Amino acid sequence: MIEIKDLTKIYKLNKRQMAEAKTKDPYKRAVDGLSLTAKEGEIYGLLGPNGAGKTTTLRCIATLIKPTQGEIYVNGHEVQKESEKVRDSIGFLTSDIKLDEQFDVNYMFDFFGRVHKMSKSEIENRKAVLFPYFGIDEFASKRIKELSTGMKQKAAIAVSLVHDPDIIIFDEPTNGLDIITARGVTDYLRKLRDEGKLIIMSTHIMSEAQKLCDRIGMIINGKKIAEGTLAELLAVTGAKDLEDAFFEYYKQAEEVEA
Ligand SMILES: Nc1ncnc2c1ncn2[C@@H]1O[C@H](COP(=O)(O)OP(=O)(O)OP(=O)(O)O)[C@@H](O)[C@H]1O
Repeated sequence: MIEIKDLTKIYKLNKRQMAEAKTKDPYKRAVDGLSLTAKEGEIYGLLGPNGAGKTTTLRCIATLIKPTQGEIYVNGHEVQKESEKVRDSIGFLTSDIKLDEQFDVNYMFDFFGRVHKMSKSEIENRKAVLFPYFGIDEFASKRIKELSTGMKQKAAIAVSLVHDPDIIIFDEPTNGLDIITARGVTDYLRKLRDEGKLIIMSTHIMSEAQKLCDRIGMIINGKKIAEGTLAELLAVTGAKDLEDAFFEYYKQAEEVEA
């Protein structure tokens, strides 16, 4: 289970970042008092426009950056106080994951297995499950720099799942993927969900959230503005699809800000 309680993340901007954001304020409130709970056996989607704070939230859960305020518990472990225990139970995936270009997929997989203190046979067993599923056997001995974007993404997914984590945190699962590869990834997420795993993912693609996510948290300007199943969000707004529901909430959020 993931429990986020009143999470706030404020970045300190350098001069270049301030100039780029056209602001004189050196602080950027990327996440603003966000709370949510996600449970085993569900795909929870963080849905929001560019810059809404989705990646920042996921990176805080994954112990990669420190919250400014608030608490996050992963299977009961607080992310800052028990970060190692948290890292053991999660797989963090992002489309811009950096796998070392010099090494081949086999090597990277074995390396991350050892990082998770797995034995040689445990690593081989996981390989026997993941490589055929993602069609990795064909390019397992190729160096990362020789792979296409889709192959790299598949390799990155396999590497992040080497230790069979209970919780999968996925930043924009289908970003940059062709439709066939994207389907392979979303089908796999459903399979993991059906096995009882918890998946929390970010997306700005309405159709993806609509089809894939069991519950959706809509985020704008770092704040959660709505949450529910697709049916609940449609019922409350009277919208015909998620995109319309999103714009309904977006309009309301703009009116509150004004
Ligand atoms: N390291 C950082 N330093 C300063 N500001 C940052 C940093 N990372 C993100 N931000 C800012 O925080 C805000 C939220 O960014 P974040 O990447 O979490 O949004 P997002 O919802 O994931 O957006 P996208 O869909 O574009 O990936 C943005 O205004 C972004 O520019």
